[in-house]
Amino acid sequence: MRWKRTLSVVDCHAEGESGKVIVGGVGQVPGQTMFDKRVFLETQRDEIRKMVLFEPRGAVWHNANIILPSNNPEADMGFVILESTEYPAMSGSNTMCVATVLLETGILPMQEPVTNLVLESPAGLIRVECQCKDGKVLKVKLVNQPAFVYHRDAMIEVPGLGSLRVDISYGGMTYTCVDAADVGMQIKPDEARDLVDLGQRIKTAAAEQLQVEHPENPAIPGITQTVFCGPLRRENGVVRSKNAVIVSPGRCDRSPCGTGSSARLALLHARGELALGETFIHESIIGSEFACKVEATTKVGPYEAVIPSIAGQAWISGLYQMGLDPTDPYQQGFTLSDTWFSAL
Ligand SMILES: O=C(O)C1NCC[C@@H]1O
Repeated sequence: MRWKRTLSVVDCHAEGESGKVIVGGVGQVPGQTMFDKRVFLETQRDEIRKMVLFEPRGAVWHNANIILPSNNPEADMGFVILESTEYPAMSGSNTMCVATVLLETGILPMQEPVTNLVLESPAGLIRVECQCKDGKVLKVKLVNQPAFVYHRDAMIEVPGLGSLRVDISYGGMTYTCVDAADVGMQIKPDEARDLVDLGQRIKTAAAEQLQVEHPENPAIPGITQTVFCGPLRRENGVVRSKNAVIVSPGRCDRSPCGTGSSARLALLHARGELALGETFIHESIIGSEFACKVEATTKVGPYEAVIPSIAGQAWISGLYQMGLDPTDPYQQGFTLSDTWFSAL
């Protein structure tokens, strides 16, 4: 056997959402910042993302992260996020997987009971506080880059659905936020396929009809996600809500979604429905939870913004070498429309 590429992979998931962590085998990735490295990987080495995430080595519900040294003197490490159809600037579930793998495999030293890390994501520096006990990371709390609302109460026309009220909010990825009740959904597991179908149509319509451009980095991808928001409940004094994020090319995030939670925090705060420092429990379609907070407020260009924190747990589930046989006809993998929705 002679492989032409060998990647060292640690499989991990955060509250049910896959986040493979590639800890070796990629080689040099040029670029001053993690955003530069992200651009290099996207434009010059996209075969790595396809090899890892497309079939037969990957699946539509997989995500991956490449661990890379950071040039930022404040950062302990950097990472670039690879997803099915894009290289997001940031991802909450993936950050939890990266922090857990860095500490539990000994790439960075773990200090109990708390290890503080600074990770450079393509969106910028992410401060991470990890609760650790007996060599295990029990909780990862990350402080995201600012989240803000681009459009409030915008009306869009969705084919097959008609006029729909949406909000567009950025939390590291750009979200079309929809009240699940407005499309007759309760966010139950048996609605997943219908939510995906609706979510894909809604985000495609929103991307065509509403303009967005990140004021500090116009190269950040525009509207690629839908988040269906359940009603707010107050239980034992804590605000809670279900959500379902539809990740392109068309599947439900299994976790409560860190960037979706950040986008929702910005919206809740803008509407006066969540106070600074108040805990908000965001629940996923499979019932897993992130504890979220608005840590502070700020501005991004002309937009009022929040600094979100998101906390959850990740678990390592595998450790292996992924390889590429030079005679393999599917070097860059393939996708099939039975699982790989085509829109956006
Ligand atoms: O937690 C998040 O932000 C995400 N989970 C998978 C898709 C998004 O990157």
